[in-house]
Amino acid sequence: MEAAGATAGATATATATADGSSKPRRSSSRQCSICNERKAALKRPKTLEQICRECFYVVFEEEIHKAIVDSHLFRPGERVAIGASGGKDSTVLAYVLSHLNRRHNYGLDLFLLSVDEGITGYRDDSLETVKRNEVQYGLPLKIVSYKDLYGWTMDEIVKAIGMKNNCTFCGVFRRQALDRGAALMKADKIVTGHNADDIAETVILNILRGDIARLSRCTLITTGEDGPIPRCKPFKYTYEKEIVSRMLISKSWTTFLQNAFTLNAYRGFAREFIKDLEKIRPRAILDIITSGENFRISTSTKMPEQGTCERCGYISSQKLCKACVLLEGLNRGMPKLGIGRVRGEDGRRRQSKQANDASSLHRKQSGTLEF
Ligand SMILES: Nc1ncnc2c1ncn2[C@@H]1O[C@H](COP(=O)(O)OP(=O)(O)OP(=O)(O)O)[C@@H](O)[C@H]1O
Repeated sequence: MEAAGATAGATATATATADGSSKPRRSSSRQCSICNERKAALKRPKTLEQICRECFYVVFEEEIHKAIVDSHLFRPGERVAIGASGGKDSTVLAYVLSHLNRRHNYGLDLFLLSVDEGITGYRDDSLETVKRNEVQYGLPLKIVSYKDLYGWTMDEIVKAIGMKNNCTFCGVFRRQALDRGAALMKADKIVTGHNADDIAETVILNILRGDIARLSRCTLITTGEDGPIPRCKPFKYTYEKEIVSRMLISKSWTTFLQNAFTLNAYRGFAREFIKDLEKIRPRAILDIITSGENFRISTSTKMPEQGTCERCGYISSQKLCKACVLLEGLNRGMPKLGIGRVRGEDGRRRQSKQANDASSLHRKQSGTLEF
């Protein structure tokens, strides 16, 4: 990605759409509503203001800086792992964070951390993007793979379980793999490219699922402060369309990758719902986040207690963490073992017993990296 302002003077305009494609738009003859000097180059998706590209660069980055400062996201000297998937959000995040770190002297020791899930034709391609970012932004890169950590690639998991439930494996293993990679690299924090749209979607999903525990933390800009390594979302207030605009307007990005496998259907519904709301009322995304922040959970509601997995020591509210249960199922040839929600004590006991019983069975060797 180019440095802010590097494309000053160009007049082409692009409107970012929800799926990331760009619609050419006739150049506006309006003046920028911020500087009132240059010609407007785009309509800001968040506010619908017509602004020039230089002012867009500035407001885009300064809003992220404000979110970082207001919520005391980092402390000088911290070592920060940028979860780098090679997709649009984390690529823009790597650029913006390294830029702000220099400009505002955050004093952070930044590096890129990628998880290679082992998805042929998808992650191997996007890892090439991350390797380019390593050189472009001068940030060291660490790659950890599912194969090394768990003994299985996603391609092998999909062969075992099919297309329907593979999202569960991918999400659970990726979350843990990021933590394990960050721990190996002695990171103090992990940052991810989750944006305002992602957070609003998650609020809706947690309401639909009645998942009080997740609802109470999904709007936090930093989570996991009681776990091994806190995770931060500097794009909490940044709209997806603005991230896409930031890429399109710099002309150095024309494509980005979508999930190679299926998008979880329920999340897909929440995404469509939010995009429809945004069309009617651009502020809807921020409003949903604010609503999520303002939910108060009754003090009589029983919340899951955080402990550690008996097998691997990773954080878990059950005896065994979800990753260990899923892995056990895979290794025993019962890949559906940990799929689905476990309701109530009986369900939890049943699932934990199934996974524990398996310890006597022959297990596939899993992983070369230590926890
Ligand atoms: N394989 C990975 N390696 C490292 N970090 C990842 C990986 N996959 C996702 N992440 C982190 O989690 C964030 C959310 O990922 P997700 O796939 O849900 O969304 P996304 O909108 O497609 O993000 P992106 O455009 O950055 O790929 C990413 O922005 C990135 O920071």
